[in-house]
Amino acid sequence: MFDYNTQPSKFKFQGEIMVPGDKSIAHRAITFGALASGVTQISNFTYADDLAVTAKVFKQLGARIHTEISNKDMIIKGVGHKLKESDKPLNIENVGTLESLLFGVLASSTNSYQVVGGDYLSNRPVDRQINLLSRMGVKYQSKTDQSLPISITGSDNLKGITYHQDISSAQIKSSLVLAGIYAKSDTTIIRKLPTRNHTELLANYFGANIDVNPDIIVIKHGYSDLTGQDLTIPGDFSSAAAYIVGGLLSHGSKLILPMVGLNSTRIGLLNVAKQMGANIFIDNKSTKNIEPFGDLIVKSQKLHGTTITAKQVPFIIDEIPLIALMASQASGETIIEGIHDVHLQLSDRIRNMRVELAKLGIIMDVNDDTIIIKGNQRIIVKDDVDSHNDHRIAMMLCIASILTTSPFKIKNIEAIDISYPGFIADLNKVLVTK
Ligand SMILES: O=C(O)C1=C[C@@H](OP(=O)(O)O)[C@@H](O)[C@H](O)C1
Ligand SMILES: C=C(OP(=O)(O)O)C(=O)O
Repeated sequence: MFDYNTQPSKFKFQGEIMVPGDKSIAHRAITFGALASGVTQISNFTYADDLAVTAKVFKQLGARIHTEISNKDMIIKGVGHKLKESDKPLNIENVGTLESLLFGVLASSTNSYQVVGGDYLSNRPVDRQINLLSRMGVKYQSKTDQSLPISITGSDNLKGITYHQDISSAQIKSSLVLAGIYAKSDTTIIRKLPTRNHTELLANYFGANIDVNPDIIVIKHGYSDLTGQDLTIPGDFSSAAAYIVGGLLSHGSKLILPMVGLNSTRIGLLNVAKQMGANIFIDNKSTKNIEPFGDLIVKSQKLHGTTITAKQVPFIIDEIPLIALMASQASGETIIEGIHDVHLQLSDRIRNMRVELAKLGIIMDVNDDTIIIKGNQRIIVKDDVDSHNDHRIAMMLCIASILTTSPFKIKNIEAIDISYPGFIADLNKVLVTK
């Protein structure tokens, strides 16, 4: 709906910027806070659009949620696993993470709920989650063949299952963890590849018993008395990634990003940058509650192409557009292997990133399992670009804009608010004209 006109100058980065709290952890913090008994106090919570939807849905399910936007605090009085009935549908809009978390939560309630969503999620099949949860005892009804809107009736007699992961998805894993906590027997996940582990970490922090091993996760039954906790959310590595890539690519940059989340299942882009020859310093490393964080110091550096293997992909899943931009400006070729599962989950993102970068003269080969990006590509603006309502693509395009003197329009820029309201204002605080 809104167009953003980029600047006709090249920039470098200088200074310090505090990125907002992590969206992925915050979704889960609201979920566990709402389910638990007692009070959960969350610090460094960013009231981004997707998180507002999650908070609204859990309020509808009976949680009392108070947000101090100026202090970035959220206080939740949970329902102690007694979800409120609702005649009105639960509207998850286009919040993919919420879909999986909510399916997991509703699985153990005997109430019936209707879940509706926005255009994007209404066209994305939910069969992966519901086939698994059906095996545990949940009933579903959908007119549109396993997509939203869908009616869900859970059970207070869920049976634990064994799931051999066919797809590496943190969201599907999270559905099973949330259902498994309330099942009458253990639930076992035999892993394909490890994915982000915030759900397991937070579940245990709130009182569940999830046994996590490299190849197998066991959600033990009988540990369902979750209690409210205090927690501080670290800075969102996926938001920091935009500054990291911008700082590496724009000559003369030096940037400090304090208190960024450094969970090893999220920071794949740091390893990719290292493989490409970059040296990013980490200072003041610490852990508060359960998640590690630290300060990142990024300086512009010469980069070369690399091969990113399938095993690395889950740890860079939301950073692929930024990595594609970074690879296009490095010397030599970069190959991202094993993106098959990303295609299944985020096919639009891969397609849209390729289409929009082509409008800036950056081309890449994308097939079912691989992306190949040639290096040393000059940015040549051929047309205005569009975020396709994808915050990650919108932010990547903003970073591309600072590397060229040719201005262009980014259509639907407001998508950025999904995870990082105020990104452009923050960006301008640390940009210096070259
Ligand atoms: O669990 C999460 O918070 C997320 C998991 C990933 O999705 P998949 O589970 O579909 O890989 C990621 O792309 C998404 O941005 C957030
Ligand atoms: C894809 C994302 O999130 P979700 O799946 O919650 O829409 C994202 O944050 O990049």
